[in-house]
Amino acid sequence: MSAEVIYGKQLAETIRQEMKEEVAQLSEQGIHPKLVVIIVGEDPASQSYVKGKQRASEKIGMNSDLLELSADTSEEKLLEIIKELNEDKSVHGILVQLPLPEQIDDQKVIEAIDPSKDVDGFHPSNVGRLMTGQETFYPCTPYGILVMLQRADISLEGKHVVIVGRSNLVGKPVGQLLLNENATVTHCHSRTKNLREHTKQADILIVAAGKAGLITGEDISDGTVVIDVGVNRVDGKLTGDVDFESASEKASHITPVPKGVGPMTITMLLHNTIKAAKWIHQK
Ligand SMILES: NC(=O)C1=CN([C@@H]2O[C@H](COP(=O)(O)OP(=O)(O)OC[C@H]3O[C@@H](n4cnc5c(N)ncnc54)[C@H](OP(=O)(O)O)[C@@H]3O)[C@@H](O)[C@H]2O)C=CC1
Ligand SMILES: Nc1nc(=O)c2c([nH]1)NC[C@@H]1CN(c3ccc(C(=O)N[C@@H](CCC(=O)O)C(=O)O)cc3)C=[N+]21
Repeated sequence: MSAEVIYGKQLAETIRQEMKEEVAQLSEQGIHPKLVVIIVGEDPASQSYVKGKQRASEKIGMNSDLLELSADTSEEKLLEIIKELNEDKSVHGILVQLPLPEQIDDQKVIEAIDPSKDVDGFHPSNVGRLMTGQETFYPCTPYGILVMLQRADISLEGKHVVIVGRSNLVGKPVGQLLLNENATVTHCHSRTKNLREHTKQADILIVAAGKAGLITGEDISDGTVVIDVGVNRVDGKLTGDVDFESASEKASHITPVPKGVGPMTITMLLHNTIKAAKWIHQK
């Protein structure tokens, strides 16, 4: 069997086209959604995603600012900048690229962002809202995965979703989001014993470990839907956590890297920023 490839990139283009129209309509009402992305330091991979976010915002006609701060920026300075952005009525979404340099406490920074501008959905109050099934900003990568599955007509109800990963950024929130969609969810992580025994049980396998080639065809059963979240640079080339070739022989559907989950993450970030702009103007 050869898997159907789900191209997030294509779907992202379609959704961004829809959003472009929405941004134009909001503009007529005097609402101009604006995202501010903050990056601290010069990690080349981070720089590349951040540029992708900038390009995507501009293409749909959304305002977007990039604040590039030096690697030695103090926590105090960053918190001060966030406070100003919280108070700035022209700013609807704030994203601080993670991880931050070691002198800065990631969690403190996340908690400093006004929850109504927290387009990443990482603030504890938004995490709590997700857990209790209330309206909130869904974290962009989990939300992108949900939309990909929905648009590929893959139902979630009663399905066994196995997730490799339990980070606050991806693993935990994707589990929660799909649990809310009535999936049965299992999380695996670095202490899981006999990983393969778990991954073979999956109807839908989501891999977010950050380990190139961790999952191969041998780890999955025939007909599994495989979502590869990993973004690893190996010999200068971008690759996922799943060995695409061997896995596609078993999977019913599979996402590639690049052109899979990554472009959907950026799309949901734009979606959340538009949502934030609409909320603020409703108040
Ligand atoms: N495409 C996209 O839009 C995005 C892609 N990413 C990519 O997704 C990947 C994961 O990101 P993130 O969640 O932030 O990473 P983290 O490093 O924070 O988390 C990795 C998770 O994988 C688990 N893990 C690591 N190694 C193994 C192993 N050998 N077996 C089983 N579990 C393992 C860890 O377990 P433990 O908790 O025990 O340490 C942890 O829960 C990265 O490659 C990242 O670049 C991230 C965000 C967005
Ligand atoms: N506060 C915060 N929010 C994040 O959402 C966040 C973060 N910090 N830190 C880092 C991770 C990683 N991440 C990616 C987003 C898009 C691609 C993406 O679009 N990738 C393209 C390729 C891009 C390239 O060529 O470099 C693709 O997969 O096709 C990848 C990775 C968001 N993250």
